[in-house]
Parts: sequence; C-alpha cells; structure tokens
Amino acid sequence: MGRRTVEEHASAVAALLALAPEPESVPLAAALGRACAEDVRSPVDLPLFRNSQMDGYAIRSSDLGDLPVRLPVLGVIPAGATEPAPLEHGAAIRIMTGAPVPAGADAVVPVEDTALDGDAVTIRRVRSAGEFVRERGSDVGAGDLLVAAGTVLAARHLAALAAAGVAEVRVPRRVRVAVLTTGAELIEPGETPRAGQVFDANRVALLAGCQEAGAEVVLAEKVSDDPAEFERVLLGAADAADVVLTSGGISRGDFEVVRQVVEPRGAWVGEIAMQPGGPQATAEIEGTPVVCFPGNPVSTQVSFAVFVRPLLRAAAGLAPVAALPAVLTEPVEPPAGKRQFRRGRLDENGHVHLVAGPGSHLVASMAAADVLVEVAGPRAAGDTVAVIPL
Ligand SMILES: Nc1nc2c(c(=O)[nH]1)N[C@H]1C(S)=C(S)[C@@H](COP(=O)(O)OP(=O)(O)OC[C@H]3O[C@@H](n4cnc5c(N)ncnc54)[C@H](O)[C@@H]3O)O[C@H]1N2
Ligand code: MOO
Repeated sequence: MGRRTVEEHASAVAALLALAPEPESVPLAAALGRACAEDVRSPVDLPLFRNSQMDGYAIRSSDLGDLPVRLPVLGVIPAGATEPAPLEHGAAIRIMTGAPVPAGADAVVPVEDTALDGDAVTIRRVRSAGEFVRERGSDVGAGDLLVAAGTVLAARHLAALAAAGVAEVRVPRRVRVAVLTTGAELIEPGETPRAGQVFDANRVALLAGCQEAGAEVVLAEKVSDDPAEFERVLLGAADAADVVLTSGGISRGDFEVVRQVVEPRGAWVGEIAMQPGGPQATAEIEGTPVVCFPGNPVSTQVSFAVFVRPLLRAAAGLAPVAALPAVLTEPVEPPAGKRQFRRGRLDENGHVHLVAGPGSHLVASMAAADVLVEVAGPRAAGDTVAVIPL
C-alpha cells in the first residue's frame, strides 16, 4: 500500500495525465468560455466603410453658414446602399444610420435638428466636419490585434470576431473525460430509494466539475460492484476518453470494484496524507490515464479540485484557480500527519468561516461553502491559512 503526500500525488497525477491538446478551429457559437489559442488580427478595417451614425441629412459643413439654412434634398441613402452618388455643393442627401456617407459630405445633421418641406430641408443647428460620421477603420484597422492569444472568449470577443467577418476561432481541443461512479448502493436522483440505497451525487459532481474546467465529458456512467461489468465499462471508457475518472471502490472493503480491477493491471493504489481524500489510485488502462477518487462525496469533490481541476483548466487555457490568504475564525485541528481541506465561506473582510464538520459525507453542507480551507497542522483562530475557491 503506497503512501504519498499531497504534493507527491499531485505530481504523479500531472505526469500521468500530461495533457497538451492541439488547437482546433470551432465556429464562434461553439467558442464561448474557451481560450483563444492564438492572436487573431482583424482581416478588415472596422467600420468597413465610412457611414452615418444618425438618421438625418448628409451635408457639407461649409454649407452651414448663418442658420437656419435651407438645402435641396437630392435623394435618400438607406443602409445597405452600395455606391451613393457624391454630394453636390449646396445640397443635402437624406441618410439612414449605417448607410455609406457619400463622397463630398463631411457631416450628418440628425433629423431632429431639421424640418423637411417638399424637396428642401431646413437645418436649424450647425454641425462641424466629422460629426456623426463613423470613419472607416476608426474602430480597428486591418492587421490590428482583435483578440489576443489566451483570452477566454466572452460574448464581447465573439462579437468583435463576427463583426470583422471571422467565422471560426482556434481554441485548444477539449480534453475528453469519462466519469464512472461505482457502488451497488447507488441509484439515480429521481428514483425512490429502498433501504440502504443512496443517490449518485458524484457522477454529476465530476461531470459538471469537468465541464467547468473546460473539458468535455464523453461518457458518464454508474457501474455496479461486479468486477467483470466494471472492467468492460472501464475499457470502453479508456477507448473513448483522454482521461477516465472513477469514484468509489478503492479502500479496504470486501467489494472494492475499482481496486479489484485496476490493481492487477499495475495501478498505484494507496493513501494520501490528506483528509478527506485519503484513499486514491492512479492507473494506465490501454494507454489512457485513470484517476480513482474515494467514493465519499466530499472526498470525490475535494480530490477533483486538488488533483485534476488544475490540469484540466491548464489544458483548456483557463487561468489557475489561485489560492488566497484568509484569516481563520476558529481553531482547526487536522488528523495528525494529514493535510486537511475543510469547507468554508470567505467573507468580505478576508475571514473564513468553517462550514460544517470535517466529515466526508457532508455533501449538502458543501453546497453552502465557497472555498476549501487548506490546513497543514493545528491552527488557531486568527491564523492566516490558504483557501482555494471552489
Ligand atoms: N477500514 C477502512 N475503511 C475505510 C477507510 C480506511 O482507510 N480503512 N477509508 C475511509 C475513507 S477515508 C474513505 S474516503 C472511504 C473511501 O471508500 P471507497 O472509495 O471505497 O468508496 P465507497 O466505499 O464506494 O463509498 C464510500 C462512501 O461514499 C458513498 N458513495 C460512493 N459513491 C457515491 C456516489 N457516487 N454518490 C454518493 N455517495 C457515494 C458510499 O455510499 C459510501 O458511503 O473509505 C473509508 N473506509
Ligand atoms: O479520506 Mo476519506 O476521503 O476522509 O473520507
């Protein structure tokens, strides 16, 4: 039975996973929340052409002398017009927002400052050159940086790409993860529990956790405690995914299905000096890394956050979840020789309040926490500790 510190296990899991997904091109609509893999330069000037900012009249500012001025209206330019005729001296052209400003015009007078009367418009307010004219390239020039490599794409970045006519963007391919939960006692949320049964909380916890960390879950199954059945599902998962995560079945009971299947295949199965998350295993099955978490629901979630989430986020190009300093509001005494990860709530003054006890079954209480409180030995109220945002 192997023993590892938290750091040793984290290094072993990182070496086993060694995730470095190649970039792929995806349509903008599929790129939300993903990291841009390379600098994107604008292929065009934006605005694409000189256009009106207002519904009104395109004029020459030099024609607006003593107000009011009455100018003949030579026509109308709608948005989408292709090549409007140039504006003659001493005239106006009615123009709509977004329509190309005709050559010769240097300003637009909004319709509110005018009165149309037959074929002529009376202009009541002076406008100087450039007013309400959006110049070509005044937003971004062709060849200028539109979105920098590493940017996590939000709606505004996708809008800028679309506006520049960019249809696809390169992002790291999503890491494919398979999630297998084990235990004869597990039933689906929505079913009616018989005596001894529990709802499977870990499958959705890992599925959602992987998605939050930028990965794609290609398979998520609940498997019984039958080793032959688990082996069959595990082999399928190893074939379909880049990484397999399992929960449960690795400690010292009589029906430890994960352990029974992975240990003869050369897995490392052991104990990490941490609570929760003591029993852990790592394996390589048909060349695919497999990380096995203990089944207690808090243990599964803490193990994922400590060992796998950082690797998935890095592979997806997402920033690490940085640990923060916080002041304890009560003493904490971890089990001797173990790193403890308690659940807590961080307040606006940087004080952390523990949520519930250390028990690794306290899954409902964990929902009330927003940080893990990392404690390497006995600590008193007022001590500063590291907290990891959940
Ligand atoms: N004699 C010992 N017993 C145990 C030890 C030990 O060192 N010696 N370690 C304990 C610790 S710590 C943990 S953590 C658990 C880990 O056990 P397993 O990984 O084998 O997990 P299971 O026995 O399958 O389940 C543990 C617990 O969690 C519940 N569970 C499992 N899967 C789910 C799920 N998907 N959703 C919700 N709840 C789940 C399960 O019903 C059990 O209550 O071992 C201790 N025992
Ligand atoms: O180490 Mo276990 O993961 O305490 O519940």
